[in-house]
Amino acid sequence: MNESKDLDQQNALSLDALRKRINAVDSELLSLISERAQLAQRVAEAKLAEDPDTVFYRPEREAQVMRRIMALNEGPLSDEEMARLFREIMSSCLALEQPISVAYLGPNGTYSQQATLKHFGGAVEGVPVATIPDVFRQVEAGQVAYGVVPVENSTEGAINQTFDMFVSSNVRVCGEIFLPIHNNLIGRRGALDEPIERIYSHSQPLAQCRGWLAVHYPQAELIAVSSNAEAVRLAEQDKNGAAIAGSHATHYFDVDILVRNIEDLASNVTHFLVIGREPVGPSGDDRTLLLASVHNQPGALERLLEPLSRHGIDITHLESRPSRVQPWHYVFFVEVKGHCEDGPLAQALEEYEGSMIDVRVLGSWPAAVI
Ligand SMILES: C=C(O[C@@H]1C=C(C(=O)O)C=C[C@H]1O)C(=O)O
Repeated sequence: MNESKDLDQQNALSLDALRKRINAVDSELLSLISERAQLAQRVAEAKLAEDPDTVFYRPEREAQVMRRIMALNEGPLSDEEMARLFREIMSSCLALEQPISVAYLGPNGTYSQQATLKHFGGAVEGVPVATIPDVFRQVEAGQVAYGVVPVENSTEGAINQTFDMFVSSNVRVCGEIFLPIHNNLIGRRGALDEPIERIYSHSQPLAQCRGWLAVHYPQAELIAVSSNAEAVRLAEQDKNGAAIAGSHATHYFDVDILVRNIEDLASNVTHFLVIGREPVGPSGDDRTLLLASVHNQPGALERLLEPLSRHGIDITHLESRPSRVQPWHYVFFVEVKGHCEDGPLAQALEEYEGSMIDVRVLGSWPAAVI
């Protein structure tokens, strides 16, 4: 009895001592983070002195900072966790230089909002808009500095609306985000006590959960709405309704998660692109998106791809879309490894000049770090 009391006391003492050490470390961290923020402010002054129209946000530098931290990290926190912490520190430092405004498909609670926060950190000034074309328009008009748009889901494939917007837009791709997607059945507390007659979601999550829905709710009416957050809003008001959305959406409505992780494929990931107006410099590990308009002739696709393979360029994604100019005329989106200023890719791009293949660089950006 007494022995265990002694042990308790020792533990209590060591707990106290450990907390004192944590306080001391926190004080050090505080002054180091403040010093870092001051240095970032000096960088801002230096950038302004060089160019009054300077862009403060430098995605290539941020990617390098995170990659360096991951390489130096010795644990116990994982490399990804450490990079996430530095992501947040940089987000706050950048907000000191200039708050950064980013449009995404709203309302609050969408996967696009989650992707925006993952990429830009919590200090971002998020601007939710109604549609994907609105994200492009806000960026083009300079109403926001950047936009975040989904391009591909690992289960359902390309987001055609995004690809089609690139054809007529002059925005530049300047970043990418991979967001693991876990869909949940969401509704009012106790919604499962009543029959579920309607299930609301964006068409993408409805498709990603097609198999689960067929087994569990074969009779329910599936209603596609403009976003999964809008679906949650509707489910909140419908006694016999539920929504499919990410858990993040529950923060904004009076709802519960009824069933977790109902996606048909466990590794369900959505790829988003960051769009802006400025080109981004090389970071050492980059991706480039090309838009090619190819005449409907035998071997045309081969003539597009051959220079890339000859220069050893890795193709990470190939997508074709109707050109919308004439029937059976296509445009191709080719995502490749490398920066358009990198030797081999720059050489391949030069070869298209004056050829029958019209290739436009939609942007080069640092490969996603986390
Ligand atoms: C400080 C800079 O500006 C911004 C802030 C960064 C940071 O906090 O490390 C990195 C890149 C920029 O987005 C810089 O360019 O070095």
